[in-house]
Amino acid sequence: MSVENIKIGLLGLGTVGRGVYRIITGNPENIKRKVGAGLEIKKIMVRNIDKPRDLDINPAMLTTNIEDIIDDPEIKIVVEVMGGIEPTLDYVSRALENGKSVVTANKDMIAVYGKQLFALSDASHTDLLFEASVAGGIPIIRPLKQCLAANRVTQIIGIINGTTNYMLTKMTEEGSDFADVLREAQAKGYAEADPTADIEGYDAARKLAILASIAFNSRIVLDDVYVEGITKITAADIAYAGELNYIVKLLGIAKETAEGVEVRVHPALIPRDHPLASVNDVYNAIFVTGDAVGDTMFYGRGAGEMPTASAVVADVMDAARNLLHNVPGFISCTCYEEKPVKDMGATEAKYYVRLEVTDRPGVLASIAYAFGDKEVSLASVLQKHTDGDNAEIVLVTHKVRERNMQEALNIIKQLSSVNEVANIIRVEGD
Ligand SMILES: NC(=O)C1=CN([C@@H]2O[C@H](COP(=O)(O)OP(=O)(O)OC[C@H]3O[C@@H](n4cnc5c(N)ncnc54)[C@H](OP(=O)(O)O)[C@@H]3O)[C@@H](O)[C@H]2O)C=CC1
Ligand SMILES: N[C@@H](CC=O)C(=O)O
Repeated sequence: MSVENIKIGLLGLGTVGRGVYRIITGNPENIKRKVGAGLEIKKIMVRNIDKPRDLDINPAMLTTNIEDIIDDPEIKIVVEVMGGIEPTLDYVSRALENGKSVVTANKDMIAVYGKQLFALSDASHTDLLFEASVAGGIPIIRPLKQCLAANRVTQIIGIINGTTNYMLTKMTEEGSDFADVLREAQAKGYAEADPTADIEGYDAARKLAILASIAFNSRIVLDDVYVEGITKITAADIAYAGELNYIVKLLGIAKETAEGVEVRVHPALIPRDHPLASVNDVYNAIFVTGDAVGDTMFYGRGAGEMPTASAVVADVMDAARNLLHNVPGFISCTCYEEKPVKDMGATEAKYYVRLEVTDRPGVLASIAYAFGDKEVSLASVLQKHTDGDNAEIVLVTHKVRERNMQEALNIIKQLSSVNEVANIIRVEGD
């Protein structure tokens, strides 16, 4: 390819799109020297052309017509930062079919349709790069695919959603209200267009599916991931966790085991001195364990305009370099094996359990008996009188199979003295 500016079509000019525009237009010389050619954004697709935008931009660049981008032979790289599945999947598929390299931050699309998109990029010898889809500005996809390629990865444990980590940090440190801190995370541009994906754990589950697919060389999709979000975490749980010397975090955990790939996203109590306990606000951190390298940790801002755009633009620069050297498509799909997904019932963890009970003699004994009957042994018990005849019991178990835990809880729920199983949270990292 000749060394003139490489033209880009941008799909989306929201939080991330704005950052991409700012970096590409704000740092052209640095980019040109690193790539070997300049980058030029030729067209930008938006939903609403008349929307006021805090950017110095030529209005003629904006379009609502996808054909202006995917049918323009001058545009060599399409950057997709509009999000969602439809019409995005259609646009990205058509861009790849038309021989354009694609850079995307869209975990929703990659976690479900990655396989078919990789087939298209393989067929058209184009790049499909998605570094920003996991953990915002943190380099993790490329390190997994390239720098750690010599390893057999055994496990990944991380905080991979910026919104919920921001919320849990504020709830823990400042006693903030759930709805208030969610609004703050939205205002800062951290949350998804529909923040349900963040607070219910689906955003983290999509990212975990992407990471696990690369780490274990086997396609893991969103539906394979066990998901619990943070909506049931209360101020009481955070306070009890503190009393027990733990912090509450939303974790993504992926392990390769003899019974298959274990993939789960859920809140967890982690010890206060665990390295993930001090990962606060919008920061994310991911531990990757490889058989040769041992433990590695990746840390940085997991969401937001400029951190995410940093990852997107680095991908654009890679795609541009590959075009210049006529090698697009050389980092293709790494899912060359088919591994089973481990049944959630067979996973093991310690558990924190909060029970609302009637305060009378023998209650604790009946609960302990039900746990013991299902081979769940208890590590610690806190009992608080609440009001009138009621009390709250907080238990932490030793490590137990999920299946046994659920069976024990089903029995406990039936006990006449147990008014409610108020919460169950796994305990990790002890
Ligand atoms: N925000 C973040 O911190 C991160 C986001 N991501 C991912 O990046 C992507 C973009 O996120 P974000 O920038 O926050 O999203 P925003 O909602 O802020 O921006 C979306 C942009 O896409 C445009 N758009 C949406 N739908 C259409 C459509 N049907 N046709 C044309 N244009 C459309 C919107 O146009 P208009 O401006 O006219 O409304 C807007 O410019 C998502 O996939 C997200 O998951 C990944 C990592 C971090
Ligand atoms: N909503 C996401 C954005 C980045 O992926 C998050 O909060 O992590």
